[in-house]
Amino acid sequence: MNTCLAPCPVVFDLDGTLIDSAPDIHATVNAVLRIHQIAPLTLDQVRSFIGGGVDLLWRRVIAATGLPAEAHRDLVASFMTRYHDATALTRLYPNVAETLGVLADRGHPLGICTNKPMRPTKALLEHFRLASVFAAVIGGDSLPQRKPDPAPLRAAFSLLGADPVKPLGLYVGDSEFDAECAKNTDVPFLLFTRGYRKSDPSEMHHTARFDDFADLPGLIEQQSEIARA
Ligand SMILES: O=C(O)COP(=O)(O)O
Ligand SMILES: [Mg+2]
Repeated sequence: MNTCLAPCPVVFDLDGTLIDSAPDIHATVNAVLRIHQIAPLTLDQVRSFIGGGVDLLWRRVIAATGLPAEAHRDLVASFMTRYHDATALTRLYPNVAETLGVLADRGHPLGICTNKPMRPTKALLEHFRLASVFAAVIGGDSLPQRKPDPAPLRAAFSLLGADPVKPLGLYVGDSEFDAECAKNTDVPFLLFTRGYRKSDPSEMHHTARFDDFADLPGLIEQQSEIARA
């Protein structure tokens, strides 16, 4: 059983949770496809490929376009040269900045656990002036494992000072990868329903769900009270 006595660590997913980054990922994928004279994919298609990190994104792009599987490595390399500063089309979801401020003021140690590689993750956090808010940032290339493996989330909680074997805290995310990861890590999962999930929320593992970041501080208080009871 997880307990949160002091303000508990809260770790966030990034793409589809704090930020709507699909338009930049979509534009960057299509820039690479253009070089190979492949017709662009739609925003909806690319959005549905996000969540498992860059390798999986490109396996899905290859499957959708008929590009040869052997090209995967070169396509990923070409994508990465453009991905690290793809910030122009990305937006914070409404009330994210305010809510992070409230949680930080209440003393919650805050972290990020994303399958996005570290370089674009850091670029986006700098871009939105959020880098100093997070005491722990784990990206998709920080460890050999990626979500839904519990190792990256455990590492984030550990950097925030929680017990790495039995993490004390909450995970906030949008996708099936996050839900599974929270389950595998044995931490309560708060599902943001306006991100890039593919299943109906009722079919996804979660402790509680929300569709507006303005509601998150109250939800976190509630979860802390339940854990204390
Ligand atoms: O980049 C991805 O595919 C997923 O990133 P996320 O873990 O922040 O949702
Ligand atoms: Mg996500």
